[in-house]
Amino acid sequence: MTQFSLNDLEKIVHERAHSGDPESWTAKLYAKGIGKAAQKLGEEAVETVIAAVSGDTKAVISESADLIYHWLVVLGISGVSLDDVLAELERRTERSGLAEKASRQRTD
Ligand SMILES: N=c1c2ncn([C@@H]3O[C@H](COP(=O)(O)OP(=O)(O)OP(=O)(O)O)[C@@H](O)[C@H]3O)c2ncn1[C@@H]1O[C@H](COP(=O)(O)O)[C@@H](O)[C@H]1O
Repeated sequence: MTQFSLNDLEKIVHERAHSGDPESWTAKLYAKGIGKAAQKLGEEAVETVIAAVSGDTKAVISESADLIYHWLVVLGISGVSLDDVLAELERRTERSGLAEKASRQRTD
């Protein structure tokens, strides 16, 4: 099993974002801002969905990696840490998914 964690990738993203390296995709995305980063996240999500419904296992892995990397970029630009999201997920372990859904305020 790999020792690499999302915490490791979050650190890399943070370092590369502020590296000023013209060769860094991360630095480029941060400079373009949340609009471009969010667009890339959406594209990778769609590509992951397409890979999954096609039953293309290798593509699911590759597109999921792209998705998670771009998700961490969007989190970083938004000033949200991975730990913030994990804390929310941990809070949700206290009840079932359906109970969680029922507890949400409907806005429509
Ligand atoms: N995990 C990733 C990662 N996954 C995907 N990508 C990049 O995401 C980009 C977008 O993918 P696309 O297929 O959409 O590329 P594209 O068609 O050129 O995109 P557009 O210009 O059309 O928007 C590509 O350039 C990929 O290389 C990543 N770039 C970086 N990382 C991680 O971040 C680290 C630092 O990277 P740099 O910031 O580039 O040094 C790397 O060592 C990796 O650990």
